[in-house]
Amino acid sequence: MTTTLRIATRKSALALWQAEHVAALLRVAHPTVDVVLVPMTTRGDEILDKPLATIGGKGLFLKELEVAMLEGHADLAVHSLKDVPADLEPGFTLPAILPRADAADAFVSNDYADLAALPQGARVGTSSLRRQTQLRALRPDLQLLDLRGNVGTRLGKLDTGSYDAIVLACAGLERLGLASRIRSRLAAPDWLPAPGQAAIAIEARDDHPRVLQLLAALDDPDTRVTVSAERAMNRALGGSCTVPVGAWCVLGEHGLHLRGMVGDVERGRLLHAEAHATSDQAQALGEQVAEALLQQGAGALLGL
Ligand SMILES: NCc1[nH]cc(CCC(=O)O)c1CC(=O)O
Repeated sequence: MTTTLRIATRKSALALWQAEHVAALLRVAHPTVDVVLVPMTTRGDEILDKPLATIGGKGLFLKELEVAMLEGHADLAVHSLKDVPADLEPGFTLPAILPRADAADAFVSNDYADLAALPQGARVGTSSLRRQTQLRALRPDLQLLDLRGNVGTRLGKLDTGSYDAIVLACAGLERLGLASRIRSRLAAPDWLPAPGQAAIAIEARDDHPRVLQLLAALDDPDTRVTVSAERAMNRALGGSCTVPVGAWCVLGEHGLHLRGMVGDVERGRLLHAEAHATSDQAQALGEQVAEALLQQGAGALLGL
C-alpha cells in the first residue's frame, strides 16, 4: 500500500512556494511516499481591506487548513511560523520546524538605500504594528501608511508610487526570487523580527502517529529551540497580534540569547529586554524576558 501525504496550503505565491518546498523535502526523505498539495483559500486571504488585528488575527490563516485536516482531506499544513498563534488549536501539533532563513526585515524602496536615506516625512507602508512602532522609534518624522496584501501586491503598490518605501520580510522575498528588491536589512539589535519569523512550520493532527513520524524527519532542532524561546516570550506576553512584539533568539557556543521588544504605539517608544540561558531552558528564557518587559511596564501596553 502506498502512503500519501496531502499538504493543505494557502494559495498565495509564498504559501505555495513553502508547501512545494516541504513537498520536495518529504519526497527526498521518504521516496516511496506520494506527496500532493491541497491548495485552499482562508478567511485571512479573503479579507484584505481591514487590519489583521481587527478581523480576528493570525488564526484566520490557519482555520480552513485545520478543518481540512480534521475532516480527513489533508494530513498536514505548511505555515510561516510567524503566522501561527502562540497557542495551537487543541488536537494539533508542530511535528517539524524547518531550518530558519534570514529572519531580518527588508527595507524595500526604488529611490532610497536605507531608512536613514529617507527624506523628512517620507511615506512608508506597513500594516504591521511591530514594524510601525520600530519605524516610529528610529524615525519619528515618517508618515506611516497601511499596506496589506500578499508580497506581490505590496511590491506593486510600492512600484506605482503610493509609498517611498515599504518593509517586508527578507525570507519571503528570497523564497519568491525577489532578493534583489532588498535595499537593506533591518536587523538586531535595533530592529527585531516577529517571533518565529523566517521559520517554516508543519502542522498536523496529534493523533496520527504514523504521519507525525514521517514529518519529524524534517525537523531542525536548533531552529526549534530558538523559536521556542521567542514563542514562549510571546505567549507570556499574551500572544496578541494587536500589540507590537518582536523577538530574536540565537543559539551560540554559550547557549541561547534572547532579545525581546514590546512597542508603545501611542508614545512611539520601545521597551527592550534580553537574557541568556542554556539550550534546554528555552521556555524559561522566554518567560524571563517577558517578565523583564512586564517590569518595565509592558503590561499596561498589553492590557494585562
Ligand atoms: N505576514 C505575511 C508573512 N508571513 C510570513 C512572511 C515571510 C516569511 C517568513 O517570515 O517565514 C510574510 C510576508 C512578510 O511579512 O513580508
